Amino acid sequence: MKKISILGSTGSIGKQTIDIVCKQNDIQILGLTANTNIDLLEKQIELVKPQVVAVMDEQKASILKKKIGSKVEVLSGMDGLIRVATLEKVDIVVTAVVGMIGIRPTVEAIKASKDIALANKETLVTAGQIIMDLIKEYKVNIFPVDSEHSAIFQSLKGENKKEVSKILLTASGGPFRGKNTEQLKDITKAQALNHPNWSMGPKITIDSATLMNKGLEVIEAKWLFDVAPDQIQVVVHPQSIIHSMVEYNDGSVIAQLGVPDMRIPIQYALNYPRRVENNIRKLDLFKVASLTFEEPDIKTFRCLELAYRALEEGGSILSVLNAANELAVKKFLEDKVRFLEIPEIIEYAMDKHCNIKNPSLTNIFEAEKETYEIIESKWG
Ligand SMILES: NC(=O)C1=CN([C@@H]2O[C@H](COP(=O)(O)OP(=O)(O)OC[C@H]3O[C@@H](n4cnc5c(N)ncnc54)[C@H](OP(=O)(O)O)[C@@H]3O)[C@@H](O)[C@H]2O)C=CC1
Ligand SMILES: CC(=O)[C@@H](O)[C@H](O)COP(=O)(O)O
Ligand SMILES: [Mn+2]
Repeated sequence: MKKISILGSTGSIGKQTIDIVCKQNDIQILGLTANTNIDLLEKQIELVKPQVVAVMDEQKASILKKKIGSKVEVLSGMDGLIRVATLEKVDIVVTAVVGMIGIRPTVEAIKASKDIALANKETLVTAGQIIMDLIKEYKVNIFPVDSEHSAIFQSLKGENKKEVSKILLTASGGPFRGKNTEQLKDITKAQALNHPNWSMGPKITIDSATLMNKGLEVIEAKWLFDVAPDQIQVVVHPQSIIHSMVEYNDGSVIAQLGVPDMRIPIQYALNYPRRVENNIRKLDLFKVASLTFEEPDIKTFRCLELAYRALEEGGSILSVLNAANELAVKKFLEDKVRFLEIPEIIEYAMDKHCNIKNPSLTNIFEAEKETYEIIESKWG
């Protein structure tokens, strides 16, 4: 019986992970975490009967504790998250929290010799070198959950990495594909939250609309697969059927295809190297009208260009890129800034940053704090 913890069980990835696990009888969930959504967490506790749960918000944690404290151990705050990430009997930690809040529990999980099923891309974007060094040092596995990275991981299986010529990272193009800057001026939150192919949490959905999601994924791919930035090519593929591809030096291209359903990569990450039968709709190629490909428009969708710039520079500027994006997206979701201000805010913070080449965790959190202060002083 494989044992797992899910950090961020009440989110889009967290819920789908529980859905997958409940259909298998050989995986047990020992720990769950949420930020504030204790109503859903309570239902999940009834369903999966974990040993320990953690709620980031202290007040919500104490409400939950009073309600159901006898059924399960209820912890709070970052210490609680770390405890769930390091439970002695856990084999795999699913990192499904959103944002840089995932860094510390991921680091501690690796140090406690847990394998990581990684959805939380912001951790790898900001602390990629530290995480990948720890993965090697503690001899644990990192299984990508992000659909593109799962596709690349599968397309690399059994191959010689030295023979890879490039990674073709597919992008849907988001809800505004084909639009120009003028047309993006008055974009509403509702329009930006309307992803054409995937149902996801709000932050990543906005990232898909700005193409920052693809920028973060280029950086995630660099760390996971140890490839140079110029070996990662973004290909807009509006149907989201090909989840990414690897081109080899003989010109062969290996891809992974499937319906856009995150439960497939989640299940693969949890069961690797096994493939497990499920009741997820299968890809019917006769119903796919066409598979098309375009170049990304990085002049209109500037976030992707900014992500390539941060990757080229490397170091703490990656944390600035990510932290500025997290704050800009939060402000957009609160109707405090406009859609086109998102890249403007990120570029402003990046231009003001004094880069540190090999940042420690302290440097990373300082860069995050400094970024927030710089942005608040202009957009607060
Ligand atoms: N959704 C998807 O299909 C995909 C997501 N990813 C990545 O996976 C991660 C999760 O995304 P998604 O599931 O969409 O996000 P959601 O917003 O749906 O869920 C986020 C989860 O994290 C918790 N959380 C939020 N803020 C905090 C905090 N400050 N401290 C502790 N916990 C917190 C939330 O708790 P609560 O519910 O209480 O707020 C929730 O459980 C992201 O990094 C995203 O980029 C990658 C590929 C696909
Ligand atoms: C499901 C998933 O992995 C998302 O990251 C998805 O890729 C978002 O789609 P975009 O290609 O529009 O960013
Ligand atoms: Mn993705």
